[in-house]
Amino acid sequence: MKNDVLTYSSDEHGIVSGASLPVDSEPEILSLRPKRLPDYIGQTDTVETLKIAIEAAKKRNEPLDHVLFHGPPGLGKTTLAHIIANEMGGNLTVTSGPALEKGGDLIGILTHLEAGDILFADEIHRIPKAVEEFLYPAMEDFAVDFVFDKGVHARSHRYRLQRFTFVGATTRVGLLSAPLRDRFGIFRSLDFYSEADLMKICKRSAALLEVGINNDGATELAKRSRGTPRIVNRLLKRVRDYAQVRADGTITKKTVSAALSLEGVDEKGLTNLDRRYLKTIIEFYNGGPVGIEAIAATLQEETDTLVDVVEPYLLKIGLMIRTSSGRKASKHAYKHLGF
Ligand SMILES: Nc1ncnc2c1ncn2[C@@H]1O[C@H](COP(=O)(O)OP(=O)(O)OP(=O)(O)O)[C@@H](O)[C@H]1O
Ligand SMILES: [Mg+2]
Repeated sequence: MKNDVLTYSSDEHGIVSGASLPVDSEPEILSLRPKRLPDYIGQTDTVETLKIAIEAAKKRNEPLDHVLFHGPPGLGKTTLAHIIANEMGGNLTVTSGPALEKGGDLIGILTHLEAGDILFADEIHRIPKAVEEFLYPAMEDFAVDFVFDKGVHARSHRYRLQRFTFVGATTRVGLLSAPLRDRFGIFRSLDFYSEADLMKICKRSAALLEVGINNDGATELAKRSRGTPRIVNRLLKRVRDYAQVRADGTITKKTVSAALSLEGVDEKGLTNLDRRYLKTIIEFYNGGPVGIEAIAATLQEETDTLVDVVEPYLLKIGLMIRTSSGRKASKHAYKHLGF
């Protein structure tokens, strides 16, 4: 077994066997992860689609169709992959686009899969082209084609795979090739969560972390979490610390405001980076339009970080606009930043 692959047992505790390289960087948050579909909050259309597909596949005693999840970081793509494995009762093998450097890396994983197993690959837009070509027959025909020798002596041998389910996740669906995208039977884009759903997630996590929180506190945290469950969980832990050290231990609107102003998170949930991004457009580039590369250079940040992490939420809440000639700050951005 390669050491960048983790195999989880299908039991609900997700016991990890195999190598110990952390695929997901948040082991502590793992315990906040819902493990079954009914515990998954929000994204109701996606949950309904999965419920139907899983029930139908189980009735027919077939593996689930391949599933593609698209959406900004922290919205629950990895969580859903774990849930699918739990609901289908298959083993989960986890890998990612950048970990699959050569065809052999992928073939090694594929040939070890058992019938009904789930292979989850994160960041599939970063799978190298040469590796991707092995995925096509694997996904479509459950087979891999080996080619021996070269030139006139070339022979190819088809190796049959067990019927598995491939679950792919990406933050950039636009970068996927059409042949790869088309091989997924189920394709769902995850959207930012509503305040009401984030509030439920916040309360569920608070209960698991055994910290008291009142309604106003949960509402305030939900408001400041950029529509993202991962952020609500992270901020909840910071506010819990604050409440336990500087207050009576219960999370209220007041403790949320005080703790988050220390974290640089404002009333709309914007972080320092979000505000620096908007200020750059406004102050350096007269409000835009300006290209993303120029903004990234001025901020000395990675373009990918801005595109994947910063921009989706600013677009969602209307603080920036994307036009064919570049990015612009909206009038709401001027107002929010006090210009
Ligand atoms: N619907 C949900 N209900 C409750 N908690 C959730 C939900 N979705 C996500 N979470 C929580 O948010 C955290 C982040 O989710 P997850 O790791 O699945 O995001 P992701 O979409 O895979 O992000 P990335 O693109 O960065 O890999 C999880 O640890 C989980 O605790
Ligand atoms: Mg993930």
